[in-house]
Amino acid sequence: MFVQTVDYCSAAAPARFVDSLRQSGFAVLVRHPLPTRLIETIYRDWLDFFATGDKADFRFDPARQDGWFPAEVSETAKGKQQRDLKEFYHVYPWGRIPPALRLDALSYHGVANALAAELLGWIEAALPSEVAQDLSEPLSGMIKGSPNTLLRVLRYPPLRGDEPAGALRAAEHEDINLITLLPSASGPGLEVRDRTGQWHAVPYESGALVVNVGDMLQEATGGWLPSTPHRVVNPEGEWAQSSRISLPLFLHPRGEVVLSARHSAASYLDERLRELGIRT
Ligand SMILES: O=C(O)CCC(=O)C(=O)O
Ligand SMILES: [Fe+2]
Repeated sequence: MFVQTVDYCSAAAPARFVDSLRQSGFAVLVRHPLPTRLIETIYRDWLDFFATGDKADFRFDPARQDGWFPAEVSETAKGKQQRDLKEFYHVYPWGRIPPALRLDALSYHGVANALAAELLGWIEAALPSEVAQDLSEPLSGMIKGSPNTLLRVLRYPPLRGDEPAGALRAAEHEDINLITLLPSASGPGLEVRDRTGQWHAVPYESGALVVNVGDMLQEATGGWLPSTPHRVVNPEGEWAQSSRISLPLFLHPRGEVVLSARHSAASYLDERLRELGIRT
């Protein structure tokens, strides 16, 4: 298996987790401490919000980037022409959140941040000394108190068959941030590309947690950990009839954190947002 499934509770978990990240940029954690019931509630409530909520009142703010991004303005992945087949909502603790959804979203943001800090500690402990010594500060410290960490609630609508040729739920891309925590979505479709260009489905297991390396961690480790291209493919059969909800938490360093000789977190993010057409 290209992406390993790791039992969070096992003694070997930290080593196996980092091994999988090093090999594929991804790992799947089972028996992790994130509350599955809370995640299920969030999926159900936000599905409802996307279907019937007053989402137009929460249209995204182009400068602050919080709020609802309709499908018509959805991301175009770096180097791609087609828009992704998705709508999404950017939750920041300081940003606008629909009041009925606020408590659960912030509660999840809190527990997932704490787990992310622990996982960054596992990664840091496994770094070879020549990589560790170049870090400007401990990895878990880079995200502490960061206003940039983003909880994204994504809805991929059912497929109607009239989608533009070549359009995917999410086109191939890399995440820009340090690491991403992605609880199992409400349906399959996530795929990861290996170095030979072959695509591998990420094992789909409900209740599991997918973790992946982003460009900022690749940058901070001088490439010791790879940020791996991934995508969400359009399903066939029954899965095509229903929406797919997912809830990635993108762990971002504070803007002033130095990642490498060429980039701070802020300068790296700015470059990417321009490439994505989100910032002009
Ligand atoms: O929905 C998913 O499973 C993955 C989403 C993703 O890769 C992203 O939003 O960066
Ligand atoms: Fe992603």
